[in-house]
Amino acid sequence: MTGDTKAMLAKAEVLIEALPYLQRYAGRTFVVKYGGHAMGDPAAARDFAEDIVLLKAVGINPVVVHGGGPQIGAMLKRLGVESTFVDGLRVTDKATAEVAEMVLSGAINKELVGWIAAAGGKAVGISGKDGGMVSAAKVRRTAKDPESNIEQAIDLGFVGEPTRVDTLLIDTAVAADMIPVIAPIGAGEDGHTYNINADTMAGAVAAALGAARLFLLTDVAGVLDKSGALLSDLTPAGIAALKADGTITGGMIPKLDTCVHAVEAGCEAAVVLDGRVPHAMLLEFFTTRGAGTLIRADR
Ligand SMILES: Nc1ncnc2c1ncn2[C@@H]1O[C@H](COP(=O)(O)OP(=O)(O)O)[C@@H](O)[C@H]1O
Ligand SMILES: CC(=O)N[C@@H](CCC(=O)OP(=O)(O)O)C(=O)O
Repeated sequence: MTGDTKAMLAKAEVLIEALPYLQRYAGRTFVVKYGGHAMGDPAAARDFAEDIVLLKAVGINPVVVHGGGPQIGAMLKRLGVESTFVDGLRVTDKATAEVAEMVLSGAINKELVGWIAAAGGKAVGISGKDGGMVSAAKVRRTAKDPESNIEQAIDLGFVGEPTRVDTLLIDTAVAADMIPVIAPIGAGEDGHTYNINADTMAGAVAAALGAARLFLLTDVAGVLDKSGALLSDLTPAGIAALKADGTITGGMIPKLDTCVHAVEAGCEAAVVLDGRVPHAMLLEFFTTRGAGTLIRADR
């Protein structure tokens, strides 16, 4: 066999390896959360858009929920507005909410729609406000006052959490063969605009759609144990244990809480994977080796 023939066969084997996954998931929905950190690199953005268009081309319905934390931060800095975080959530006053909506629903949402178009797909950019898709309620947080040791309310301003997701607009876009691209902004029943953490938004959308997969693309290989080794499979009970023994900390806590909520509310499985790896999603999904950490509900 010549080198050329071997290379061709290897390509055919990759396609054949994907066959059972294609058969199993054709017509199903994948919700993909694309974070703001990953967007800084144009090559990675192009790869991401290609992956999304490829999923659509093989009969899977991708629904993209995007972040934009670093981009909101940069715009606030340009405007001279200070930004602070509590438990990974941006404290959002009226001015910050306006900037968050402008950056998320305006700049980033349309940029992503453009990348998908450049990769040959048709995307429709919307926010949770459109079509009454995502209703939000104000997030309530408390913390112990260090002096009195009394639990006190912390006001995060217009930070919301989804209370109801109406999937009609998403279903309509998918039925028209479009790829929905969703900004994490919601409308409160009080008439205010709410800034929603993008992981939380993606989890709520995945649960409402009964998605086959929720992909959370981040900047680590997946969930790591204390020695730094990748944990390839987890359940809510396993996650609770890792939280209790301090293996999971920082930004990984809300991310995994989102996964637990999504798999317990109707999403088949959630995957935390490395968005810095080119075509990470395709490698995870279409190969038997997988990548990242797969989270399924406890049986
Ligand atoms: N056990 C763990 N495994 C992997 N990452 C962890 C773990 N515990 C904490 N982390 C931290 O969580 C981070 C991912 O969360 P975050 O920074 O909020 O991601 P993103 O900005 O992509 O939403 C990782 O970069 C890592 O620093
Ligand atoms: C309430 C809250 O914190 N909202 C986030 C929304 C964007 C986001 O979550 O973006 P990443 O996924 O890129 O971090 C924010 O204002 O930064």
